[in-house]
Amino acid sequence: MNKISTIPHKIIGVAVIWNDQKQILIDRRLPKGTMAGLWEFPGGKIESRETIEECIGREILEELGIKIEVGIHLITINHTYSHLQVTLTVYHCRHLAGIPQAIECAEIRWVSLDELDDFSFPEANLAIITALRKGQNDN
Ligand SMILES: Nc1nc2c([nH]c(=O)n2[C@H]2C[C@H](O)[C@@H](COP(=O)(O)OP(=O)(O)OP(=O)(O)O)O2)c(=O)[nH]1
Ligand SMILES: [Mg+2]
Repeated sequence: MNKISTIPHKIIGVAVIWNDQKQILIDRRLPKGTMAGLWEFPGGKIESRETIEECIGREILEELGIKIEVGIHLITINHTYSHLQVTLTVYHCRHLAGIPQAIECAEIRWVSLDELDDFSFPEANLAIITALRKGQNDN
Protein backbone atom coordinates (compact mmCIF):
# COMPACT_ATOMS: atom_id res chain seq x y z
CA MET A 1 0.00 0.00 0.00
CA ASN A 2 1.23 3.47 -0.78
CA LYS A 3 2.13 5.52 2.22
CA ILE A 4 1.06 9.14 1.93
CA SER A 5 3.82 11.43 3.05
CA THR A 6 2.84 13.52 6.06
CA ILE A 7 6.14 15.18 6.79
CA PRO A 8 5.91 18.96 7.06
CA HIS A 9 6.93 21.12 4.11
CA LYS A 10 8.45 24.53 4.87
CA ILE A 11 8.84 27.28 2.28
CA ILE A 12 11.83 29.35 3.33
CA GLY A 13 13.26 32.63 2.03
CA VAL A 14 17.05 32.59 2.39
CA ALA A 15 19.51 35.50 2.15
CA VAL A 16 23.12 35.43 1.02
CA ILE A 17 24.05 38.84 2.43
CA TRP A 18 27.19 40.44 1.01
CA ASN A 19 29.17 43.28 2.51
CA ASP A 20 31.63 45.58 0.74
CA GLN A 21 34.55 43.25 1.62
CA LYS A 22 32.98 40.42 -0.42
CA GLN A 23 32.08 38.57 2.76
CA ILE A 24 28.84 36.67 3.42
CA LEU A 25 26.86 36.69 6.66
CA ILE A 26 26.22 33.27 8.21
CA ASP A 27 24.52 32.39 11.47
CA ARG A 28 24.71 29.45 13.81
CA ARG A 29 21.46 27.77 14.77
CA LEU A 30 20.53 27.53 18.44
CA PRO A 31 21.91 24.56 20.43
CA LYS A 32 18.39 23.07 20.70
CA GLY A 33 15.83 22.17 18.05
CA THR A 34 16.00 21.23 14.37
CA MET A 35 19.56 21.09 12.98
CA ALA A 36 20.89 22.43 16.25
CA GLY A 37 24.29 24.08 16.17
CA LEU A 38 24.67 23.97 12.38
CA TRP A 39 25.52 27.13 10.43
CA GLU A 40 23.10 28.51 7.84
CA PHE A 41 22.31 31.49 5.68
CA PRO A 42 19.77 33.59 7.56
CA GLY A 43 16.10 33.40 6.59
CA GLY A 44 12.78 31.90 7.54
CA LYS A 45 9.28 30.84 6.65
CA ILE A 46 7.18 32.77 4.19
CA GLU A 47 3.97 34.24 5.60
CA SER A 48 0.70 34.52 3.71
CA ARG A 49 0.32 37.54 1.43
CA GLU A 50 4.01 38.38 1.23
CA THR A 51 6.44 37.88 -1.64
CA ILE A 52 9.61 35.90 -1.13
CA GLU A 53 11.59 39.17 -1.34
CA GLU A 54 9.42 40.72 1.40
CA CYS A 55 9.82 37.56 3.49
CA ILE A 56 13.62 37.77 3.25
CA GLY A 57 13.75 41.47 4.18
CA ARG A 58 11.40 40.91 7.13
CA GLU A 59 13.21 37.84 8.46
CA ILE A 60 16.61 39.54 8.30
CA LEU A 61 15.33 42.56 10.20
CA GLU A 62 13.69 40.29 12.82
CA GLU A 63 16.56 37.84 13.21
CA LEU A 64 19.60 40.11 12.80
CA GLY A 65 18.30 43.68 13.15
CA ILE A 66 19.82 44.88 9.87
CA LYS A 67 18.55 46.41 6.66
CA ILE A 68 19.37 44.71 3.37
CA GLU A 69 18.64 45.13 -0.30
CA VAL A 70 17.22 41.93 -1.76
CA GLY A 71 18.86 41.43 -5.17
CA ILE A 72 18.80 38.63 -7.70
CA HIS A 73 17.69 35.04 -7.29
CA LEU A 74 20.58 32.60 -6.84
CA ILE A 75 18.94 29.16 -6.65
CA THR A 76 15.90 27.29 -5.35
CA ILE A 77 16.56 24.01 -3.56
CA ASN A 78 14.00 21.33 -2.76
CA HIS A 79 15.38 19.01 -0.15
CA THR A 80 13.87 16.22 1.93
CA TYR A 81 15.31 15.53 5.36
CA SER A 82 14.13 12.53 7.39
CA HIS A 83 11.31 14.47 9.09
CA LEU A 84 11.06 17.63 7.06
CA GLN A 85 10.84 18.83 3.49
CA VAL A 86 12.18 22.29 2.69
CA THR A 87 12.04 24.62 -0.28
CA LEU A 88 14.88 27.12 0.08
CA THR A 89 14.54 30.11 -2.23
CA VAL A 90 17.89 31.85 -2.10
CA TYR A 91 18.58 35.48 -3.09
CA HIS A 92 21.77 37.50 -3.27
CA CYS A 93 21.38 40.45 -0.88
CA ARG A 94 23.41 43.50 0.06
CA HIS A 95 23.99 44.78 3.58
CA LEU A 96 22.70 48.35 3.83
CA ALA A 97 22.61 49.42 7.47
CA GLY A 98 22.94 48.22 11.04
CA ILE A 99 25.30 45.94 12.91
CA PRO A 100 24.11 42.32 12.82
CA GLN A 101 22.98 40.99 16.19
CA ALA A 102 22.38 37.36 17.18
CA ILE A 103 18.70 37.91 18.06
CA GLU A 104 17.34 34.47 17.16
CA CYS A 105 20.54 32.50 16.65
CA ALA A 106 23.59 31.46 18.64
CA GLU A 107 26.30 33.31 16.72
CA ILE A 108 26.95 35.24 13.53
CA ARG A 109 30.03 35.70 11.34
CA TRP A 110 31.11 37.48 8.18
CA VAL A 111 33.09 34.97 6.09
CA SER A 112 34.62 34.73 2.64
CA LEU A 113 33.51 32.09 0.12
CA ASP A 114 36.70 30.10 0.85
CA GLU A 115 36.05 30.16 4.59
CA LEU A 116 32.60 28.52 4.19
CA ASP A 117 34.37 25.13 4.20
CA ASP A 118 35.32 25.61 7.85
CA PHE A 119 31.66 25.56 8.98
CA SER A 120 29.10 22.74 9.16
CA PHE A 121 25.91 23.42 7.20
CA PRO A 122 22.70 21.38 6.75
CA GLU A 123 22.78 18.93 3.82
CA ALA A 124 20.62 21.12 1.57
CA ASN A 125 23.23 23.89 1.71
CA LEU A 126 25.79 22.00 -0.35
CA ALA A 127 23.92 22.98 -3.53
CA ILE A 128 23.74 26.63 -2.42
CA ILE A 129 27.47 26.81 -1.75
CA THR A 130 28.22 25.10 -5.08
CA ALA A 131 26.04 27.67 -6.87
CA LEU A 132 27.85 30.53 -5.09
CA ARG A 133 31.26 29.19 -6.13
CA LYS A 134 30.09 28.64 -9.70
CA GLY A 135 28.90 32.26 -9.83
CA GLN A 136 32.28 33.44 -8.58
CA ASN A 137 34.06 31.70 -11.49
CA ASP A 138 31.78 33.42 -13.99
CA ASN A 139 32.93 36.86 -12.86
N1 LIG B 1 17.31 29.85 7.16
C1 LIG B 1 17.83 28.74 6.69
N2 LIG B 1 17.19 27.55 6.87
C2 LIG B 1 17.79 26.46 6.37
C3 LIG B 1 19.02 26.51 5.66
N3 LIG B 1 19.35 25.25 5.25
C4 LIG B 1 18.36 24.43 5.71
O1 LIG B 1 18.31 23.22 5.54
N4 LIG B 1 17.41 25.16 6.39
C5 LIG B 1 16.22 24.59 7.01
C6 LIG B 1 16.33 24.59 8.52
C7 LIG B 1 14.90 24.80 8.99
O2 LIG B 1 14.26 23.57 9.12
C8 LIG B 1 14.28 25.56 7.87
C9 LIG B 1 14.23 27.02 8.21
O3 LIG B 1 13.05 27.25 8.85
P1 LIG B 1 12.86 28.30 9.99
O4 LIG B 1 14.13 29.03 10.27
O5 LIG B 1 11.66 29.09 9.71
O6 LIG B 1 12.46 27.36 11.11
P2 LIG B 1 13.25 26.83 12.34
O7 LIG B 1 13.49 25.37 12.21
O8 LIG B 1 14.48 27.66 12.53
O9 LIG B 1 12.27 27.12 13.51
P3 LIG B 1 10.68 27.24 13.64
O10 LIG B 1 10.36 28.64 13.30
O11 LIG B 1 10.04 26.23 12.70
O12 LIG B 1 10.45 26.91 15.06
O13 LIG B 1 15.10 25.36 6.71
C10 LIG B 1 19.67 27.76 5.48
O14 LIG B 1 20.76 27.92 4.91
N5 LIG B 1 19.04 28.84 6.03
MG1 LIG C 1 15.05 30.75 10.91
